[in-house]
Amino acid sequence: MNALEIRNLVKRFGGLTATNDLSFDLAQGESLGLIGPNGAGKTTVFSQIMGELKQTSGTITFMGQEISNLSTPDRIGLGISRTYQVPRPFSDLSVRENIRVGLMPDSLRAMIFGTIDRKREDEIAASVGFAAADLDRPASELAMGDLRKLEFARTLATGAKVLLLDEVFAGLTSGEIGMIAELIQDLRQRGFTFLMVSHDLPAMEPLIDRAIAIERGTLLANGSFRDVLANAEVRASYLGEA
Ligand SMILES: Nc1ncnc2c1ncn2[C@@H]1O[C@H](COP(=O)(O)OP(=O)(O)OP(=O)(O)O)[C@@H](O)[C@H]1O
Repeated sequence: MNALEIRNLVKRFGGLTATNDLSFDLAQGESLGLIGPNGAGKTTVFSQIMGELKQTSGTITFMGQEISNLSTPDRIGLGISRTYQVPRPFSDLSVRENIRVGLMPDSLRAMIFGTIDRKREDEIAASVGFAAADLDRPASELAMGDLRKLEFARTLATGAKVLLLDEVFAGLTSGEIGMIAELIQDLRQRGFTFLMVSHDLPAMEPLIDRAIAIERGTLLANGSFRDVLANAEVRASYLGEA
């Protein structure tokens, strides 16, 4: 079964067509790269899959169930979650408390009255590489590499097995990129499914099984990373070659 099936997805902002009759599949356990120039519509695709933006038309199916009209919390509840290009932690909360919010995503009641599972919080923090001493640090004090780890931790805390990663290497040092890449490889081995957007093609290459390229919301190419990058239209639009 496919984890995701996107069919004839269209998103218009007034006169601008940001997603243009886009169709693609993401198999369970697969890692798919989504590339395209600035403004191609990559983030808009993520936002529609998560229900943060409503598609103009078309359908999104997750594990055989159409989710096109579900709320974002309902989609997260089914097992799909995303990270953001610009990390969005609760800055005043500690690393541990941010993970706790991920564990209780859509219920204020659970946040206030629910049982706190410190062991689970510890496990998630450790699984993304936080040391025990980091857990009480406020998110506002974290450097970019740690903020990216926290994005992963919050996403994993939702219990999602299908993760949409938006520019997870942006703003990182080469050491931090290596650390995040290792984390993704570890999660792939554990059976997670990925759809990832990155402008850092060398960092992304070893992490994906296949790639798709879009321009102005339209699918240009779908295949192995090498074939997609060799595609003439992709080279013209993305790599700026005549
Ligand atoms: N809420 C919005 N209202 C109007 N236009 C929007 C909105 N969100 C995105 N757009 C437009 O839709 C197009 C696609 O934007 P999107 O952010 O999805 O591209 P992207 O491929 O993620 O770009 P980047 O690589 O720069 O992050 C752009 O022309 C953008 O200006």
